[in-house]
Amino acid sequence: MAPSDTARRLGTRTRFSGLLAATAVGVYLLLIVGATTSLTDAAAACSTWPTCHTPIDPLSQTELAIAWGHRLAAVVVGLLVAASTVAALVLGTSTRVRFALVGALGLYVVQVAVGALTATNGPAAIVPGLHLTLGITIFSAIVLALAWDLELTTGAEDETDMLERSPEPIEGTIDDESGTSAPRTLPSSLLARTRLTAFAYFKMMKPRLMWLLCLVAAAGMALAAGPSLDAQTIVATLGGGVLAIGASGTFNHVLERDVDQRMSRTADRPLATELIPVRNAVIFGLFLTAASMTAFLTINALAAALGLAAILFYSVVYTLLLKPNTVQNTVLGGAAGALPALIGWAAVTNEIGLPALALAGVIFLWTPAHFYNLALAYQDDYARGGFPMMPVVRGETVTRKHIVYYIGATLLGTIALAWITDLGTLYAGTVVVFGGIFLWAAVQLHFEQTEAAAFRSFHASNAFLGAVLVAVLVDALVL
Ligand code: HEM
Ligand SMILES: CC(C)=CCC/C(C)=C/CC/C(C)=C/COP(=O)(O)OP(=O)(O)O
Repeated sequence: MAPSDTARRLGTRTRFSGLLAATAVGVYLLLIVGATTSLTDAAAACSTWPTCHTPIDPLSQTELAIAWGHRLAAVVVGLLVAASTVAALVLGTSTRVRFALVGALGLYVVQVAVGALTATNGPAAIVPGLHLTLGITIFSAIVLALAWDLELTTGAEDETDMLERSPEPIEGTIDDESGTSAPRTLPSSLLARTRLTAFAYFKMMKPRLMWLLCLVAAAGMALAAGPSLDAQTIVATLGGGVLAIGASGTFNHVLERDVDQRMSRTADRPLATELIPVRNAVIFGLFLTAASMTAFLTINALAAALGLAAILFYSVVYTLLLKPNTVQNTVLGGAAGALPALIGWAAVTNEIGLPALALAGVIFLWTPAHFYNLALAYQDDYARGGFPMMPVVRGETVTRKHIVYYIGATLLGTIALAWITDLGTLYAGTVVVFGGIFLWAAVQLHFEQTEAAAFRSFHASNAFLGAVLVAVLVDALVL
């Protein structure tokens, strides 16, 4: 094929992926608005179809606008689903992509009929949950079609060296001969040495993870308490959480000190360079554990037990058992990051509730879509460390495809969360905008297979979760 033909073909395929991604986001918009309280109230304000008549109660003007918005959006998204299906048939995509899209279009027609029946005869006229189930099936089919088409268009049989990797950024700590890190030489002044050591202890606590994990716990608390959330619970829970994360990070540094020496990203860690003796690090980790338990116990024993479970899960189950032994290490390891949602809820209610489990589910499903970007960018490093990360074991093409799968699953998780809570318009708007950016970054990563694209997708993942959690906080505490 001539170069200009290849470029034209790639341009067409990029546009098709863009169309599929836009269609997926459109269906997601309909689903999330349908699952939030916004549409639940709006549906009651409008009992005619296909147009909506003015309600009797003037107070329900907003609901009327939402109901109209839902119907107009359904028309536009229906056109997108139809356009994607026709494009798939014309472009000659794979059989499974065509099958998924034709199925989605067929179900969309059924969905419109179910919507009309609900509007005219009331929700009792259909099987409970049918409208939502059909919507979820349509969304899943479109995300699968997107992932499969991207795999076909941008994937490679030969998986070696597709990322443009930077030369080893070892920052002067790796011994060139052995490939392992050399002990660090300390500055001669006492003040400089003390500052360096204090900063090293601080870094062992993995402070960069804390803001997002604290937001998870805060969202758990806000969902449980609503506007009546008190300052003492917030301070004790977040304080205990920060100390627990610090303890987990410290134990992780202790247990991975040998392997950290072999990886350029981690070779300058304080235990890898022997700046901090192992014994001192263990004592520091135990101190942080005790301090965090003390903080949690000022609230209740369940919060403390969950905090201890999180420390043990991350340090022992994830770091020692899962990370070196299975390609599903970071999928299962996501449970550690999900536990703060339960801790936050338990701090307020002294039990584990369904909304907290749904929030934890969102974090659990988000984690692979967050981490696989880094696994792609650092895959040489992980291979050197001997870790069976997804790109190392199954290749880059499969890893990129799984990022799209997990974004789809995360978005479904946000719908479940909306379904079982009172979250409303702000939450719906935020998940759609940031979910769209997240999905778009992952599509870009397929076409532009560079470290820069992997980091963009990684940052989009953090921005997505951060924004969604802030929206949950504001929605639950203020609106
Ligand atoms: C198995 C699960 C996870 C793995 C393997 C993982 C891995 C990583 C790694 C290796 C980094 C460092 C990136 C770098 O060196 O440039 C990182 C950064 C980060 N992770 Fe994760 N992560 C996981 C789960 C989580 C969870 C559950 C959260 C929070 C809910 C989280 C939040 C963050 C944040 C906020 C950063 C820092 C971003 C920045 O500095 O810009 N991670 N993650
Ligand atoms: C409340 C509480 C105690 C929560 C703990 C949860 C926690 C610390 C989650 C972090 C998630 C995680 C697995 C990060 C990467 O570890 P990694 O070991 O793969 O990263 P590394 O290679 O940089 O060491």
